[in-house]
Amino acid sequence: MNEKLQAQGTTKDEDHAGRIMVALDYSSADEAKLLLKELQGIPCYMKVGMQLFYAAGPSFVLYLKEQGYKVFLDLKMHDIPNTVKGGAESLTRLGVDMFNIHAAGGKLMLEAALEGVDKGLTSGKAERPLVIAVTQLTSTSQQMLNDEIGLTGTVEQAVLKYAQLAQAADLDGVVASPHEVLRIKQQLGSSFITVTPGIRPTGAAIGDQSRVMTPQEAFSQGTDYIVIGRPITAATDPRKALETILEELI
Ligand SMILES: O=C(O)c1cc(=O)[nH]c(=O)n1[C@@H]1O[C@H](COP(=O)(O)O)[C@@H](O)[C@H]1O
Repeated sequence: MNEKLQAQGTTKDEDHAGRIMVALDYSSADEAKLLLKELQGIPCYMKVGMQLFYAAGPSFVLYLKEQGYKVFLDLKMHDIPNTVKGGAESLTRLGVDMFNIHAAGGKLMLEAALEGVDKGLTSGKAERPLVIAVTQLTSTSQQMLNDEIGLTGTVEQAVLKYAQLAQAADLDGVVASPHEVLRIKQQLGSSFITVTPGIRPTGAAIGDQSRVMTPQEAFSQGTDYIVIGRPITAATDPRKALETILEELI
C-alpha cells in the first residue's frame, strides 16, 4: 500500500482496494483527474490504457505516481523483439509498476522485453516493473477463437499455452479472464500473477466483454488483481459503485 494514499486515510477494505485496478479509459487527463477526485483516498491500482496514454502521454503517468498511486500501463506491446526491448526500457525508466505485452509475440519477444527492463534499470532511478503477458483477450469468445481467428481448441487451452510461454520466458504473470485463473494457478503455481479484466458486478452491462465474472467470483478463483473500467467509470456515482464493490468483497 502506498504511503501517500494511506496518509489520506483509507477504507477498511484497503487490501482489496489495492488489488482493484481501475481502468482509466478516458480521452484526456482532465477527465481522468475528475474520476481521481471522486475516488480520492481509496488506494486502488490505476490502469492507464492506450486511449489515455496516446492522449495524455508519460506526464499523466508521472502525475499518478506523484499522487501515490501504483500504475499499470496497459499498452499491450506486440512487435519485433528489438522494438519491444526499446519500449520496455522506456516504460521502466518512466517508473510504471506493471506493464503488459502480447504473449502471441513469442518467447524471443517476451525475453527481449525483460532485457529492456534490465537496461531501463541501469539508470538507477526506477524500480523493476512487473511484466505481464496478455493471453486471449477477454472479449474473445470460443466461437471467435475457432471461426474468426482460426485457432483450434478451447479458449482455456489457448490461454494456458500462452501462460506457459510467458512463464518459460520468465515473465511475472498474465492477463486472462477469471474463468482461466484456477487452471493457470494449478499448472503454473500460485505465485504466477493473474490480472483479470472481464469483471462485471451483478446486473452490470457486459458490453464488448465475453468471458466475465463478478468481483467476488473472480477473487474466489484466486486471482491477484481484477481490472474494472466501465462499471465504475460509467456509473452515475463512481465512488459509490467502487465502494459497493468493496463492501461486497468483505
Ligand atoms: O490488458 C488489459 O487490461 C485487458 C485485457 C483483456 O483481455 N481484456 C480487457 O478488457 N483489458 C482491459 O481491461 C479494461 C476493461 O474495462 P471494462 O470492460 O470497461 O471493465 C479495458 O481497459 C481493457 O483494455
